Amino acid sequence: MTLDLASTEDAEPQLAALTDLSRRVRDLIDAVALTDVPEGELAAAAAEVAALTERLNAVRRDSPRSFEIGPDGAPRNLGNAVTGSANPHALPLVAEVTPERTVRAELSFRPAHEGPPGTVHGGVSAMILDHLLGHATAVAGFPGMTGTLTLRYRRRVPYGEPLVATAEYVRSEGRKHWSEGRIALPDGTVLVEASGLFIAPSWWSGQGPGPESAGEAG
Ligand SMILES: CCCCCCCCCCCCCCCC(=O)SCCNC(=O)CCNC(=O)[C@H](O)C(C)(C)COP(=O)(O)OP(=O)(O)OC[C@H]1O[C@@H](n2cnc3c(N)ncnc32)[C@H](O)[C@@H]1OP(=O)(O)O
Repeated sequence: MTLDLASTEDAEPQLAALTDLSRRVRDLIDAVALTDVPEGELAAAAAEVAALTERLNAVRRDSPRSFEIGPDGAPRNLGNAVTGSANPHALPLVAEVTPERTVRAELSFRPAHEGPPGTVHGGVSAMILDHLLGHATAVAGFPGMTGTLTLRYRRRVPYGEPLVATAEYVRSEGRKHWSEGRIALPDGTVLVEASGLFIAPSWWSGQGPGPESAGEAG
């Protein structure tokens, strides 16, 4: 069975409950990553999780919640892998747009993001920067799809510590738009820096074959 929620205030209590569930599942993910309880406890927990999965699957949507306008009139993407409060995979990242039209987010990675020991996986940092650079490009007036993302990992990124990520639009050439960004310690020490090229796809303006021909992106 498929559930298709309209973007109405009627849906808000369910979304609030879903956001709370997602938050608790994030805690569960970290608990699984760090637990050292005996085998019997793990097996019992696995059975409980399997039962919960079956319970939630009783009513399924075709896809996670996508862009919509919330009751406050602001756009939101509750199912997004980076910002979605209703997606347990998301941090979720909360980004603010500064008066200078740059984008800024305070964040803290979790143990489940570990790559090398005690260090956040480089791909996780890349995901955050991809999103933030895309956001900066969009607020400059040039929404697009990531064409190229280049990263320089300067220092290891810790988890469980406060960090600051920022991004700003840099320049454009036709449909191609560039932004830059970084993840830093609160004192400004840069850990990872990124440059991204975002392209307004030809199929947005009716040119080109469209995403169906090569698999839906986004
Ligand atoms: C008011 C606002 C509020 C906002 C509030 C909400 C904020 C919300 C924030 C969301 C932020 C999301 C940030 C994450 C964004 C993703 O994660 S997007 C997902 C990852 N990216 C993808 O899946 C993209 C997949 N690729 C594609 O769809 C297509 O290849 C592309 C990239 C759209 C390009 O297709 P196309 O338009 O057909 O491009 P095409 O006409 O062939 O080429 C155009 C030009 O680009 C160049 N080009 C094409 N592809 C590439 C490439 N990959 N690399 C370099 N150059 C390329 C070509 O050489 C050509 O250059 P010129 O000859 O013009 O100099």
